[in-house]
Amino acid sequence: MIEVKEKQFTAELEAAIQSVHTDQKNKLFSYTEKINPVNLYRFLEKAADLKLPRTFWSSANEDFQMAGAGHAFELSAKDSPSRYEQVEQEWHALLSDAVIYNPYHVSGTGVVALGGFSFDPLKPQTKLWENFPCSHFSIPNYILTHAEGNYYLTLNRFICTDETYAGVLEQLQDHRQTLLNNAENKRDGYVLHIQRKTEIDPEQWKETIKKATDVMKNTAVDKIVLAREVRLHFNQSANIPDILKRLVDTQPNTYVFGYEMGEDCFLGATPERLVKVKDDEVLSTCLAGTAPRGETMEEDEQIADNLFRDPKNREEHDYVVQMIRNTMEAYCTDVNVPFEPAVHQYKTLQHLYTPVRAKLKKNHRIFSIISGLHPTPALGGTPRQEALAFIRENELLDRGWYGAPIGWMDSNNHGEFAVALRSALIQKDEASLFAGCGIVEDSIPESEYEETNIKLMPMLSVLGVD
Ligand SMILES: C=C(O[C@@H]1C=C(C(=O)O)C=C[C@H]1O)C(=O)O
Ligand SMILES: [Mg+2]
Repeated sequence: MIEVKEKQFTAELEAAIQSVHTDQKNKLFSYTEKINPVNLYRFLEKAADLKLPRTFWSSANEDFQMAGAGHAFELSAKDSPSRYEQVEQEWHALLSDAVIYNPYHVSGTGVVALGGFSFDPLKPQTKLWENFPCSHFSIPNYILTHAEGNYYLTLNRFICTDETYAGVLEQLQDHRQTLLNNAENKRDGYVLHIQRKTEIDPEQWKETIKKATDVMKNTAVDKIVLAREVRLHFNQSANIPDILKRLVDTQPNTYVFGYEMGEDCFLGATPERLVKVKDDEVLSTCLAGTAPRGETMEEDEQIADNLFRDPKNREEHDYVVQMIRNTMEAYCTDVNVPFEPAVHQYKTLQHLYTPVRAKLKKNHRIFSIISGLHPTPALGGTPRQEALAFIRENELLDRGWYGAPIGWMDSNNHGEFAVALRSALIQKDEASLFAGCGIVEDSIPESEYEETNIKLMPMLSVLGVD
């Protein structure tokens, strides 16, 4: 059996090299095989041994995970106003020449691009986010996909006209062997803890909230989302696979993502789906309005009930619902939005939640919907342009990729993007954490500050604070 597989692989590779040489054109070669179970976190450890940048995506509710190693090809738009279109054009150009062998038709196998965007390309970038451009996607060299109980390995290799069959084959075989080795890496004495925690200007953040509520009292602006940063220093460099595993293990109902660029890794466990597209089926989620969990079941239910009835939280939520409904109607038919929200529970908090279902119109794809939706009033505000202008001018923080779309798409036009919340930018033995709140006219700065504290808890707990 192994021999048959090996023969299939070498034949496909040989044909791809031939095609590159005949056409005198560089092309992406992609080969997917079903493999025995492999531990995704060990795969990521091995990727680091090979000095390959890592990517990770996990959708807890669907038993779907991808771990990526290396960049076979990168899509990155420099020009911010048309970044969605540019990335999409590069993606289609790459696919139109690609030589793909994938008999499985399983989402997240084959040619998959993982990546994301910055929150606001018009806000000047600071040193903090210098490794993360306003958009960046990677087609990883090696993708380990865990879907519906099965494991797949995809090899993606961009083959240039001056390369030989023997050279490419040797490299792919070596890497494959190392990555699938599945033995645990020794990490003697690794226990991460936080040595210093610095909140960046919480008092000024509360002042900015006051300013925002004044603006809302005197103008037609209804909601502005304001975020803040906490900087951590650890006793040693953080181990990325370890953090991702802890997030997956402790944060049910979330998307866990990781995206490494240079020495930095942006990762998180976000509850907020922006959009999912599978064939013509589209899903989105309105998420806004927050309360803590209770100590007992009764208290938990009481808090959920209060959240459901609270006018301030309902207002925060309704702006998101209205905007997502309107945007979806532009790109979809059969837009279905429940009449009122539900309360969804997460490890440390509860949110008002409204799911949205629709059918994708012909000629639209996931990127058109993302460009229409981002930023929703869950992260920007209402009206969008005025809220963004306020954030740009008054928020201390460089949000970078925090609060922006992050996700993946594959060559079958399947894909899913989440909003990058509950996240951290890990920089060796330091990290920045981010959390924000939807501010409306009645917001009280101190309560919003408390709300950011519960949003920071999941990430702090996996990084070493109880
Ligand atoms: C901005 C964040 O979350 C957003 C704000 C919420 C709120 O204010 O109630 C709830 C969910 C998200 O829409 C964050 O987690 O950083
Ligand atoms: Mg809120």
